Amino acid sequence: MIPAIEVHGVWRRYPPAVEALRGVNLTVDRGEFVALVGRSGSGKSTLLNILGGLDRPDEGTVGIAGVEVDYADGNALVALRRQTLGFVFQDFNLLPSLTAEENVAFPLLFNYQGAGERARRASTLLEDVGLADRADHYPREMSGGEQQRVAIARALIADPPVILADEPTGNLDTRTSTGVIELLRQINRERGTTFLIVTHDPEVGAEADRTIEMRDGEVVA
Ligand SMILES: Nc1ncnc2c1ncn2[C@@H]1O[C@H](COP(=O)(O)OP(=O)(O)OP(=O)(O)O)[C@@H](O)[C@H]1O
Repeated sequence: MIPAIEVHGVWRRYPPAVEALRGVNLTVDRGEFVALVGRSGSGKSTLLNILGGLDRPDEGTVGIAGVEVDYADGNALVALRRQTLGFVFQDFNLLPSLTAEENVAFPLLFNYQGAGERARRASTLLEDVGLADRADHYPREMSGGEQQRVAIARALIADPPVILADEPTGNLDTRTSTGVIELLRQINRERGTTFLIVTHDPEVGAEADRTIEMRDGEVVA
């Protein structure tokens, strides 16, 4: 089976002296729910940015869903971010002037669906994340947990095989975190979506199929 994520010999240097990634190798199989842990400065965000096509490695190769990422090809990177990957962030990154439903539908603006089709899909996803009754609310009118659910629905709208999450429970209280983790796990089980989640939250680690630890720019376990 082609892995969801395949990283070979990836180096990322910040001259003159920082080696943020030092020959990282990593394979995540399709359908896995993986926690990426490690101390501050160990290279987690750098790796996530490279996987997401936001930063490029100095050396090495990255494959997402069987396609080698071509960091020199801007169109390929845009397609990767729109179709192959979903993103969930610590601070939700919702657009404040758009309603929940408009936020969820937003990524489809750049595809070819009509407005009706976009709204229909967004509405279905809001139902899936338990927010059918919040479709017309603005981010400022929602709790942190609700905003994160909206962001999760947005990450799903193009039905990507892989979701990258950066501290998705970092701004939530414990009870709300538990609900968000359960939602991510449910999506993983029901849709087979692969998750790679950078986290300091032991509850995410406990729920994961596997925990990958980084230390000083290397994967150690
Ligand atoms: N733009 C940059 N310029 C120079 N050094 C950088 C830059 N970005 C990151 N680094 C360095 O690269 C190393 C890895 O940083 P990175 O942000 O990937 O770590 P992290 O594990 O995500 O940390 P945290 O848990 O605090 O987010 C650190 O030593 C950091 O100081």
